[in-house]
Amino acid sequence: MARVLILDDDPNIQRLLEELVLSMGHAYASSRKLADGLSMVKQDDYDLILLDLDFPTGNGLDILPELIRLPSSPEVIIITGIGNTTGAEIAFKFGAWDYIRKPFLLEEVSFHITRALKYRKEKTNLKPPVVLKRQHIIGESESILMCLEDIAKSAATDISVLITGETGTGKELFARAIHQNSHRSEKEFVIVDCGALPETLVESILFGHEKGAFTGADNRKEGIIAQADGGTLFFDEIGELDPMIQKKLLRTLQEHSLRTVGGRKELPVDFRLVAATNRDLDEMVHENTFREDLLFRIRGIEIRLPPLRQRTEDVPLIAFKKIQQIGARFGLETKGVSAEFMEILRKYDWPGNVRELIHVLEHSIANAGPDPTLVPKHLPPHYRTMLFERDNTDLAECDAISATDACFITDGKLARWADYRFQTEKSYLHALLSECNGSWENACRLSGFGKSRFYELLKKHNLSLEKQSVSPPACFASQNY
Ligand SMILES: Nc1ncnc2c1ncn2[C@@H]1O[C@H](COP(=O)(O)OP(=O)(O)OP(=O)(O)O)[C@@H](O)[C@H]1O
Repeated sequence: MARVLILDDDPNIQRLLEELVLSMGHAYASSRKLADGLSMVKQDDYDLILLDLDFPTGNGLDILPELIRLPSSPEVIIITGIGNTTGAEIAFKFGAWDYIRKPFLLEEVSFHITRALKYRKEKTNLKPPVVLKRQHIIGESESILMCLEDIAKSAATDISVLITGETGTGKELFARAIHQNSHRSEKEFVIVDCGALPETLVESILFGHEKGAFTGADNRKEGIIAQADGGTLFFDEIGELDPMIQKKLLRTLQEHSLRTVGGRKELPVDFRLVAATNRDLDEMVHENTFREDLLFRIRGIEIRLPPLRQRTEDVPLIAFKKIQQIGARFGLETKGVSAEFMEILRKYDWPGNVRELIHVLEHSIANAGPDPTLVPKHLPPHYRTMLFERDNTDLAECDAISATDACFITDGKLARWADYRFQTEKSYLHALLSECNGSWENACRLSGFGKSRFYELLKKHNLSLEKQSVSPPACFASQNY
């Protein structure tokens, strides 16, 4: 018998679902309030949660990440009358089992309940989960926690993993974490930097060669791939790989064997491939510079590492830890950090991501000399200049917005309240979109909106998350919407 929690504010639907769950031989608890539901799951374990989205006090999607991450990791089925593609996309991204639209057939709901509970049973019969070794990965943001979950999933299998993300986001660090958490951890983690392979020797370096295979091949030599036998092979910057080598690598992945340069036999080899890139491999496939069949092979699981500017809550965590480590390396006392210094770190965009942050901290600590606390003047000068310039631009934009604040008066007449409110909301969203760098996480953090509320507002004003510039809000008393 499973324990099912029903969260729906409609008493009729709630009763219907309660009867269905009972008739299926399971126990239920239910609530019509989102907040009560949240405290119930904190007190008791549930196997399955049937979650409505549209509550008078908020949207079920807002609590979905918290539900999925509960220690009992319940399955969640969304049952909603306000179903739309964006909502479904968000729900699936956070790991909901399914998304059912009202009105629904009871058979449909019962089918999904059976499937979700069957899956859960199989899942709980598996070996107890081991604690993930984070391997120096710092960060507690939602997006990093999701990447760590992907690491745990990947590590439990032998499937190929593709890690994508901008430079310095930690692709190599995450690749190592997959290796360290896998059954291959006792064997080698071998790195191939595809961007640094000399063109003429690449095949021999990767696959090895036989004695006399080419001029200068005085002895047989094992290749890098064979060195990873039993372990993990990390292909960094796989997008740089020559097309001829792509073909040979694909064959090795398919056949679990390789042929050395000048060799006659296929030699068995057993490794797990983790590849990384900051290039758009789909685009490269489109341009015929990367093989589609190889991309299909290497993208068994894809882990997309978010840029640091989309998870600014991680900046202080990384900074404090790195300041400690750098201090220890320089043989110095750990330096304190002033609020102003940290504020600048949080505000900066970090195009070079964590690597750049570490460099800036190293520079600042060296600059600080014996000073016990890091303050803005210890930063490399061009960072301060850049922020100074950006702040000035922000101020100019604020001026442009406040200059139009008087827009509730047009042609000497007071605007309608509804029009004024609509336009103010729209202006705010424009400013928010220009600040959030295309990230809904940033937008929600800056504004305090929940995710679903944010998307609802974008839809209402026909806006999209793509980066836009702030256009000064027009006066609105005479406009039609
Ligand atoms: N989440 C993190 N916590 C702590 N350190 C991190 C984190 N992410 C990255 N780093 C550190 O940042 C530096 C760059 O990381 P890494 O080399 O893994 O990035 P990358 O994405 O592989 O970069 P590139 O694409 O340029 O090769 C390393 O010193 C790494 O230890």
